[in-house]
Amino acid sequence: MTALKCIALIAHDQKKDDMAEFARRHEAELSRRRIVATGTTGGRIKEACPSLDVTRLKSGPLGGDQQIGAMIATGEVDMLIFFVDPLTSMPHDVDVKALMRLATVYDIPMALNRATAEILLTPGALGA
Ligand SMILES: O=C(CO)COP(=O)(O)O
Repeated sequence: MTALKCIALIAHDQKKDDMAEFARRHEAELSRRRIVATGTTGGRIKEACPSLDVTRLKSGPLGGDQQIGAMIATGEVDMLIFFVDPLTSMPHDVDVKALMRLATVYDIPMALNRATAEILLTPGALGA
């Protein structure tokens, strides 16, 4: 597999603390990639890891998931780590589904929970 260039990070509200902690622990690995994130998630990651260069897109309910989906379709994002909250209904559920669909269509590694994300970021798991 070719080296990853860009990782998209997203977390629903109930999972944002988890994402901030995840980013902190993997800061060294993440700093070697381009990081894009939905708006609020990106802000939390930046707070947790001030040295990380994070491109913040729109907030999820305002189109951020769709922006990341478009970047997957154009080959600009090659891994998706999305800590989803399965216990809360979302007004933008259709956008979330569309994003997951595109990640599947383009066959990029996609983690929807922390356990899978840990595996994807295991050093050497997906190329240098
Ligand atoms: O809602 C989201 C993903 O569906 C995340 O958006 P925020 O990071 O802006 O909260």
